[in-house]
Amino acid sequence: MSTLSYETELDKLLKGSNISHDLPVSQLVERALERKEGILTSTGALRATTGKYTGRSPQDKYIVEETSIKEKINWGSVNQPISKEVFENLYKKVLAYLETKDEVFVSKNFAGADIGYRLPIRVVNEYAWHNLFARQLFIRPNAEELLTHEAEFTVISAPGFKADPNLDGTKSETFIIVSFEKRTVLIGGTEYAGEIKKSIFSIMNYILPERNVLSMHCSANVGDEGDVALFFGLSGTGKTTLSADPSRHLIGDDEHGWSHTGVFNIEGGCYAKCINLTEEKEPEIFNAIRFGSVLENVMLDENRTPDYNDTTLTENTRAAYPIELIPNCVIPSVAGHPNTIIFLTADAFGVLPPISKLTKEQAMYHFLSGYTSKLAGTERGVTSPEATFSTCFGAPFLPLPAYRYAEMLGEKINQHDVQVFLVNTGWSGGQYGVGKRMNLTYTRAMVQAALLGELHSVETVVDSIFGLHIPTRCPGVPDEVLQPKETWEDKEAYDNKAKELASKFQENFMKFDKVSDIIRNAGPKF
Ligand SMILES: Nc1ncnc2c1ncn2[C@@H]1O[C@H](COP(=O)(O)OP(=O)(O)O)[C@@H](O)[C@H]1O
Ligand SMILES: C=C(OP(=O)(O)O)C(=O)O
Ligand SMILES: [Mn+2]
Repeated sequence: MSTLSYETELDKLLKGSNISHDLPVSQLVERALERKEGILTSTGALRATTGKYTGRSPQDKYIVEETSIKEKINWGSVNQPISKEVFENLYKKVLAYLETKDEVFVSKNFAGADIGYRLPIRVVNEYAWHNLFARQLFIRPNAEELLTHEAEFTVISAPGFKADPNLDGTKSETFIIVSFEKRTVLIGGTEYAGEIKKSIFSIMNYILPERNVLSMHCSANVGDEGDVALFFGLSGTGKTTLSADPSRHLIGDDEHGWSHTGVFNIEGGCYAKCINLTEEKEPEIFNAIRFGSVLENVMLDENRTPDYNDTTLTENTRAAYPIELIPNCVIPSVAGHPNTIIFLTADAFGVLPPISKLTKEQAMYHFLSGYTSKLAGTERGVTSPEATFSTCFGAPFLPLPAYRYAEMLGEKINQHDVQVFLVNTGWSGGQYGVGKRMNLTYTRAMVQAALLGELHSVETVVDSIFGLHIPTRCPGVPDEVLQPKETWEDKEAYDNKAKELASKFQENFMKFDKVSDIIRNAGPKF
């Protein structure tokens, strides 16, 4: 198929009488309700369910093996190659499928709050609620911007279209395929809305480094003095929760770029985990769940009030809302250079300290390692925490080799003299099943102390295995909570677990054969 006929096919679809272009939020909600895609909750938010796909499907994600990108991509289990033929065949089928639908929803958005780096995108959805999700998660153009908007990337999501692995060359009925040459993401089989936002993130992780901008899987906020903080972490480690802080201004909860002028949000909305959400513990997020927001797989009671404790459909329940619904957010979501970076890890071994200070070499070591536990639900098949090393705290979304991002981060940390902390939001007092998840109030107190510079010259003890500098005091946190071994009843069991985790770090780090000894030596030793 030639490029020309190929683009004509999409144009033809978009000119069809069944296409609803850029419906406002209220109309998307109305259409979703009329079409019985979801129901209105007592909060005003729309609730949708997603069938059996309640998390991402990393095994079904592919990049088309195209000449212009082939040499650059870090191919492997994250970036799985797929042929042009497979893509073009599915592309045709998906367009033909959408042509048969009574209504298809298309909206124009941007990714990238910094105008210098923003990517105009278009999202084509089979479902109104997905189009609402895209509208709320990406950056919304104003009326003037809408007039000149020329999409440079298109996401086409048709969950009702299922691939036939025998005929179509996929592994299952589900596929998320990125074609950089056709500037298209094709999604079929899955209704989990997170695929839509994370596929654009993967694309930005390819585009931004080429323009000398570091792309990062992190949240960001800024204090009244202009002091910017980044919170890196894999899913469920606390990026969204900890960045929503009433004493600071939210820049974004998940995806950012860092250019020569500072950081910017890639998105225009947030996607919070809402399992066990309470107004008391997370008031900003709780109150953002209102008209225009989308609740995904959250159970409701007979009054249609969300029951955030109910895991019937999944642990990975979600709320999507525009960033404007968080008080004190920064619009446009752009700020200066960070002076504090926090690496979040949810350690299910319960051995890492709740907060520790990292040297620059330790920061590089831990960024490359990206240790955490995959929490239940965000990826299909994960039902209890699993130790994982996800390089740059975002391996599932990185098309380029990890070094590309790590080198840029290292340079920026040096250039801006950034203090890096490692914060364990995972288990304390024993491993998963024995100990407890770290108390959120304590984590917030530790983060606050770090951001206020209160841990700058505090006395520290050096952990004998991990070499981490652990503060002996932190306002608002009992001293013994700061020292993980103190929280374990059985000290020998602690030492054994710590060694077990340390050897996992060492084993994982062997793959970084190009890393200097000074960084390698910043890892655990025993
Ligand atoms: N100590 C803690 N720190 C941060 N989050 C915690 C903590 N304890 C429990 N949680 C819960 O863990 C989840 C963190 O999710 P979230 O902030 O959405 O993660 P991310 O944005 O990194 O995917 C929330 O449901 C939050 O309530
Ligand atoms: C949406 C996701 O990420 P996070 O939990 O980091 O928000 C995801 O991984 O599907
Ligand atoms: Mn998040």
